[in-house]
Amino acid sequence: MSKKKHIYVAYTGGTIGMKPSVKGFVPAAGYLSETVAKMPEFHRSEMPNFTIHEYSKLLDSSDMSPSDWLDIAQDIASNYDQYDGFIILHGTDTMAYTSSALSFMLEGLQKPVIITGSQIPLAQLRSDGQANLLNALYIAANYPITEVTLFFNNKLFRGNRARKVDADGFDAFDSPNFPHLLSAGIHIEVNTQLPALPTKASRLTVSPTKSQPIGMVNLYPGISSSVLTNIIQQPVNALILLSYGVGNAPQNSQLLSQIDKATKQGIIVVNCTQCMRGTVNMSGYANGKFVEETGVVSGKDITPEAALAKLHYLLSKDDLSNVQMRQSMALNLRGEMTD
Ligand SMILES: NC(=O)C[C@H](N)C(=O)O
Repeated sequence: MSKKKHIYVAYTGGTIGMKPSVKGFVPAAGYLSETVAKMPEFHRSEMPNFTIHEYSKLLDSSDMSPSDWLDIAQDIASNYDQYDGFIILHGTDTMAYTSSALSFMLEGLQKPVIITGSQIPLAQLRSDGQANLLNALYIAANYPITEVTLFFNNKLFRGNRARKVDADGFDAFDSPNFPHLLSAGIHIEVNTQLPALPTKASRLTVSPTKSQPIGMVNLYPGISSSVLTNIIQQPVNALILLSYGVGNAPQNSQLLSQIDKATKQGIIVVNCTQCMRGTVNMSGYANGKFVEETGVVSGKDITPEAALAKLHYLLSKDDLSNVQMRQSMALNLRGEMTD
């Protein structure tokens, strides 16, 4: 008989382990582990063994920053050899940012890392946390997909393709530009038709990602060029431009000259679409071509969350030149964009 799998569960905070307080839900030390200990379904014989490690500072995920991404990545690395898989319990608000960041930072990952959480605390009636955590544990042990993924409401998404799409519903996540990796219905079905991930190293290393000054501007009708002027005056290293449709911007010469100035200053400007689905193609319209001529990098079909995380990852690498960073930004590194 094969040995029972052992899964490491890192509890970082988020609604799944929260308690009601006078100011609304707050994370509470010890509460998640106590709740899980009282739920018999987690301890059935079909379930893997698991160890919950609760972080000393439990966070609402809206308080997460890149230093927390690094803490999580290093926690996985220091427990990597002792466990068969990893679950990260995390708040939903910035879960797609963390799953994107971990996908870049955990270089050479050969074990499953699943990030999940819930919309209703596990200890409350009608919580979605029970199904999310139970399935994540079961999947990590029995259907190990060796990349960073996000499990929510019976679907497993590629971590750097996921987005929070519903503030209130249980179906809070989707990956609009990429199919689910697995569906957990009556049967658990793994999608076997997906393109292979770019090749990776065979040993895990953590890329030490640091906080970076990055601007993000959502274009809107009537936007003034001074909005961009102000942003690129700051010490920003990169700028994510959330453009219209397939990568279009208004034909406003002042606005375009600010984008041009930014790229000439060495700021990495990435053009991402503000649409939920689809890809940037700056050759489609003259209004896209003008943007392309300023030297921006096409974000293709990357999500803004993954673009932000990828910029953090690349800008934190001391050995990359500006040209190499721009080239890497346009490459599919971890399945985050379609080639
Ligand atoms: N559902 C949740 O987990 C939301 C919570 N504010 C968080 O992101 O930590």
